[in-house]
Amino acid sequence: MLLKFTKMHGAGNDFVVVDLISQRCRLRSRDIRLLADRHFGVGCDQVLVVEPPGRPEVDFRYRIYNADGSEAEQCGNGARCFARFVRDKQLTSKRIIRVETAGGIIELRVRDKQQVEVDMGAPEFEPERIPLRAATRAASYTVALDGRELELGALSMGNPHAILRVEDVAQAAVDSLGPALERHPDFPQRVNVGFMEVVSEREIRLRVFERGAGETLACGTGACAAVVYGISRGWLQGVVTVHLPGGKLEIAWAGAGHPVVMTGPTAVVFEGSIRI
Ligand SMILES: N[C@@H](CCC[C@H](N)C(=O)O)C(=O)O
Repeated sequence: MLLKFTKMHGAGNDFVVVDLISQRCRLRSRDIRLLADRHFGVGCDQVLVVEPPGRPEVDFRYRIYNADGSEAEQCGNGARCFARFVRDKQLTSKRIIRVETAGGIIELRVRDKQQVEVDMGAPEFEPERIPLRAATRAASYTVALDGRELELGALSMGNPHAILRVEDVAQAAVDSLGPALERHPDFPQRVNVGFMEVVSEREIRLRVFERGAGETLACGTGACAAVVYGISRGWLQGVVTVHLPGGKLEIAWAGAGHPVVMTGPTAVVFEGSIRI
């Protein structure tokens, strides 16, 4: 069939967005990999799928697939693009949109055409909720890798994140440590790996090696996880500006039990159709 899609991005984290309310289609893992393929398909970090709600308290079901075909529980930059897409396509006229993801319910608040605020829900720290193989919850963990001991933070934003603090993010060993930690046996569901340079109490630089997609130009849940880790360690406070290779996000977190609120841009790149 000929599948209609919209290519979008949020701070350079790019998406193929597909409306499966107006189009009837079942996307297989190989279809996702084709859509995401930058040579043989459209090309993106994640494929986002709009589905009808599965329960009355939400407006849509929001499904997220990484470029390697795996399904993810949450995607922050994607959530903002999702909000813009469902309004542009007149699937809703609401400015506050509640969606169900595999990582829980999140609320998308459309400020204007470009900026969307997302209530990402509260982070989770218990090792079994991340999931991380650790006996007890700790402020940071030590992971053994190739004879080295790495200190990192670990938490769930609906999806799993590990965060390493580095002196200079431009020099961070993202290409080697990213894939090695993504598939480290201590993280049984694999993990997204963030490299955070603290600039000041209200500003960080961040690069993220994403599970199932490799290094991306921005990761929304990665930005939330890094700020939560930085606030928990006393390095950051209040509303934090996160500089990523593709743009910047504002992240606010009031502490344990409170939701993380992310604000950032959305952009439509082009529309098209592809035979799958
Ligand atoms: N780009 C995302 C996260 C996408 C999912 C992630 N790779 C995972 O597998 O958990 C974001 O903006 O949060």
